[in-house]
Amino acid sequence: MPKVLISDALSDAAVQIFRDRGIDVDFQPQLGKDKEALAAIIGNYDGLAIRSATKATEKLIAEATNLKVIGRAGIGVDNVDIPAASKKGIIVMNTPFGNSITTAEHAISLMLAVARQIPEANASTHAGKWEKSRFMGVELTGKTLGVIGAGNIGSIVIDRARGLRMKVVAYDPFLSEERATELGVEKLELDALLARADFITMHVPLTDQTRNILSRENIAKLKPGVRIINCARGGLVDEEALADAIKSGHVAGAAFDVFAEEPATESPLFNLPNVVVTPHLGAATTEAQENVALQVAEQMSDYLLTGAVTNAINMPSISAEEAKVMGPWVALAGHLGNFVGQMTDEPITAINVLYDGQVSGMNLQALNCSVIAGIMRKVNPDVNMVSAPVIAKERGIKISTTRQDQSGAFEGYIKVTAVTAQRERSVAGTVFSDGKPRFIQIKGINIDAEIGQHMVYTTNDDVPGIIGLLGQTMGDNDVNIANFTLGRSAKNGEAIAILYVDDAVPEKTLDKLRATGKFNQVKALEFDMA
Ligand SMILES: NC(=O)c1ccc[n+]([C@@H]2O[C@H](COP(=O)([O-])OP(=O)(O)OC[C@H]3O[C@@H](n4cnc5c(N)ncnc54)[C@H](O)[C@@H]3O)[C@@H](O)[C@H]2O)c1
Ligand SMILES: O=C(O)[C@H](O)COP(=O)(O)O
Repeated sequence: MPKVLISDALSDAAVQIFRDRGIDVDFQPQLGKDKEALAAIIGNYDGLAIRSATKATEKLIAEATNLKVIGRAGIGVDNVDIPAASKKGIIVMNTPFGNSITTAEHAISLMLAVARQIPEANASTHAGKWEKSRFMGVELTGKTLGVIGAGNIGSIVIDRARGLRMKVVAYDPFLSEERATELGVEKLELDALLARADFITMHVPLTDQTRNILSRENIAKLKPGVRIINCARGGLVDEEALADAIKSGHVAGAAFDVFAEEPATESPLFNLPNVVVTPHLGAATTEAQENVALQVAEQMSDYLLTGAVTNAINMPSISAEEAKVMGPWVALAGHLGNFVGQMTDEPITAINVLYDGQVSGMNLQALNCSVIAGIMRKVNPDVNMVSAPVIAKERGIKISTTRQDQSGAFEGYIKVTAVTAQRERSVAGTVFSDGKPRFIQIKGINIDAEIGQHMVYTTNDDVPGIIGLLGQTMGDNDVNIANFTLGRSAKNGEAIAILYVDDAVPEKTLDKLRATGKFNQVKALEFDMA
């Protein structure tokens, strides 16, 4: 039974879902803040469910010897070392929509709060002062809101702001003109937005491109009297420079939910007039927490129990339905990759995969991952569909995919070609209606070979006596043959044989075949049939 650890404050809904799905779940929300204690037990778990307090660093991931999936109940995954997880074959998934409305509403609340100085007026009124003339606000109607990042949350903010009769402009290099028109926003370059906006709200992830996007230099370009809202991530805005701009009166106010350092116990923005701050509450509503907890628990359970992949950051999605239909083809893709991987001793520079017939309509990205994992298994036995593409990329291996629908004798097949500086090596296979994978062509020679855990592959010149020699040698050395397949390019041309045997064949037995001088190549092959 798979084991999942919840190391952050997730709604009880998640615990219930895991239990209902038959997963052993430990709810230890205090561990998100205790990295040593977490590292000490992470090795026991197949899944880790988190929010933003748990830091899934390279160090923690190194201890996670059984971990298969990290599920982020929320959107931002900047607390997870994705390259380290991918390299280790761990899927990282998030819940990209579960808290977007709630977060957009928080951004709008902060905008209203900073426009009307509500927190300060509230504190003053509670203190028994009646400072009616102290708190003079600004109206939102007719003002220009600049939205930086018009994705899921940004789009909801745009919709709500238009409802408040604001003019909305957006900066997002990935926003198409069509989408901008649909949203009712004017698309601007960053500098133009900085110069025009009366309010600016941030809705981008923290990346190398967005870090410090409101730098000291960009803050100097802001329209005087602007108010800044950051409900996305700390690190997007230079807090020190913004504090200076507020003190100088250039910026009229700011409302921040997120900080460069969290938990934030100090910040240059703290205790400044007209700065509203909340402790990363963007996603903190019962509705959003229930949504993300349910979603992450369902997604993680699906993956651990059925192999279905949803909302993964480092792997193409595979629905539960697809996982069922594609299962045998994913296995075949892995065997084909494994075959060329085992046959190739020199560095592979490119992998070409041809999908023909029925299989060409499937999720080829996922099948490619399986081919690459099969090939890489020779280099790294722990590789899987998540880590293999990362390793292939590091090695500069180019992957190309061809899709066609010309399959004749078979309903569909996959052909994998590994290219090296010296040669190209290819193998094709199909899945029969019984769900069993078969090799159907090696080096362009047609065959029909059932695939098993232990196999022997030989090539020779097409002359009489080879079958007897193979059978005799295996028999004399106590090797039981389950299946024996032959093929040849032409009469007296090149011939190949594939033996599917009950146990791994010792090298000394293969040496006896080599010693006959009748074979050009003799190789034992191993396939993972799990
Ligand atoms: N405060 C909170 O509690 C809270 C809650 C949820 C999400 N968030 C944060 O909000 C962020 C946005 O969430 P989302 O669901 O809208 O994400 P999203 O991926 O749907 O949208 C992000 C948008 O940013 C744009 N973008 C990327 N790079 C950019 C760049 N260099 N310049 C301008 N735009 C760029 C993208 O094109 C995309 O449209 C998340 O990454 C997360 O960090 C915070
Ligand atoms: O990225 C997110 O989803 C938000 O930052 C929410 O974070 P939290 O789950 O820690 O509240």
